[in-house]
Amino acid sequence: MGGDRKVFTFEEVTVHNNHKDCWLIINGKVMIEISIYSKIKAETEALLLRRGSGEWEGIQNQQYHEVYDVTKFMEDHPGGDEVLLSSTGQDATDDFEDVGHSDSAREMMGEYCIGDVDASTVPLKKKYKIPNQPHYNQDKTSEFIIKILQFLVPLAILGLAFGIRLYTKST
Ligand code: HEM
Repeated sequence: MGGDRKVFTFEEVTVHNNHKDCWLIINGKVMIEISIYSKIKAETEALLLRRGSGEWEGIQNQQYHEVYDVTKFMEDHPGGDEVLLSSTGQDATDDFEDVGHSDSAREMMGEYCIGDVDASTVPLKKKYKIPNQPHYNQDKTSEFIIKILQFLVPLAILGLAFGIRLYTKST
């Protein structure tokens, strides 16, 4: 096992995003208990951790993003093919975990695993940002008064000028 595993860039994986060709990126950590390959990784990790080696982070980041070619599984996926498609183009780990897949589903994953993603090519997760919204002014009355004044002040000046003119003319 592992001989035909490839390392893909994030870009290479995300182009496989249609019904005829669908690849997913799911964090390999979920398979720790069931795949021998992952067990070896877990052991290596533990060893490095015990040694206090700084490489642990690197190993975790570089290897725990696995690529699954689920094209052949799409029709049979109990959750349907559309959810699989909607999870392409990103790290689908959260989508996969949110569903609460069973152990047997996790075991099935091994069949479709074709390699790993080079973690350095995976874009960082975007934090949710509240979209720019027009400032909501709760006090609408002051806005209204300002609008009225903008209209009334020039009118009052005009009226005053007109009144003065009439007054000076008559005297
Ligand atoms: C290699 C990847 C995947 C495999 C092997 C797989 C396998 C399965 C299996 C066997 C089930 C039946 C329920 C269970 O045993 O847990 C299932 C259900 C489901 N899966 Fe997946 N799945 C994969 C990826 C995904 C992804 C990325 C999503 C995205 C959200 C997803 C969404 C769902 C949904 C919504 C259900 C239905 C849950 C329900 O109605 O109870 N799956 N999947």
